[in-house]
Amino acid sequence: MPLHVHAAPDAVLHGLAEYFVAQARAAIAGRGRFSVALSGGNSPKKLYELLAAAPYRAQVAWDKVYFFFGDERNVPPTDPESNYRMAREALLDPLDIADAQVFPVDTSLPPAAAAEAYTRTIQAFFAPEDAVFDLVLLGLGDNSHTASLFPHTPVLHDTSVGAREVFVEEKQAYRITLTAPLLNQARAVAFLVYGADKAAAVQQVMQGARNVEEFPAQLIAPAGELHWFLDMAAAAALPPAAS
Ligand SMILES: O=C(O)[C@H](O)[C@@H](O)[C@H](O)[C@H](O)COP(=O)(O)O
Repeated sequence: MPLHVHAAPDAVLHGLAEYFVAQARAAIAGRGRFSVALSGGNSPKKLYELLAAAPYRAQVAWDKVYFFFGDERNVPPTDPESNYRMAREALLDPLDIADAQVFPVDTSLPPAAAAEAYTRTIQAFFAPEDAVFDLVLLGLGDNSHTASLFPHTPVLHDTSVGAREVFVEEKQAYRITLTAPLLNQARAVAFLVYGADKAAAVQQVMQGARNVEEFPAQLIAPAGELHWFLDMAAAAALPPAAS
């Protein structure tokens, strides 16, 4: 499990931007397209802005990149909480990505219907092959959730390959999330985690006793590569050898 640990948040972002570009170029050269599931929250915003700017902007055939969402809040696409809105503002609009290349969750539907529709959208895109994302970007909450796989929620045990609705007690709100089996079909998964407030979660997920109820990100074990892009603050609880 390659572990990329950098000294400062901006070095982490450039490391992941370079990895994203390399993955995209290889997928497009090999299969004619690159499918990526974007993570939400705050951490990836600067990564998206970086990818949409020089030098990375010119290094990818963006018209062959297809954007999905690892999870989405149950809000309209114009809502400040929307992961789609954040990605559109930081990445998709600056790169002038065509709507046909972007697959948002239809949050105009009730959560369960939105999840079912998203599963169908994903299956249709990859058909007749299995749904295998070239890259899944993930963040990590300080409670060890990733995507919207939150501690002590039924979706942690969902063996289906698709999207599911989940009611998040601590947020008192529904979210739609890709299931762990779907995320784990990916050719590559990259976590982007920085900040001291995540150090305990990083250590628990990477080295703690297995307990997916408490530390859902432990569910992430992709068929392909798994990379952690951490700054020193987020890696602080790891033994020196691991970083
Ligand atoms: O929709 C979301 O919020 C994300 O998918 C979520 O899993 C996020 O990655 C973590 O909560 C970390 O969020 P921050 O990067 O904001 O700390």
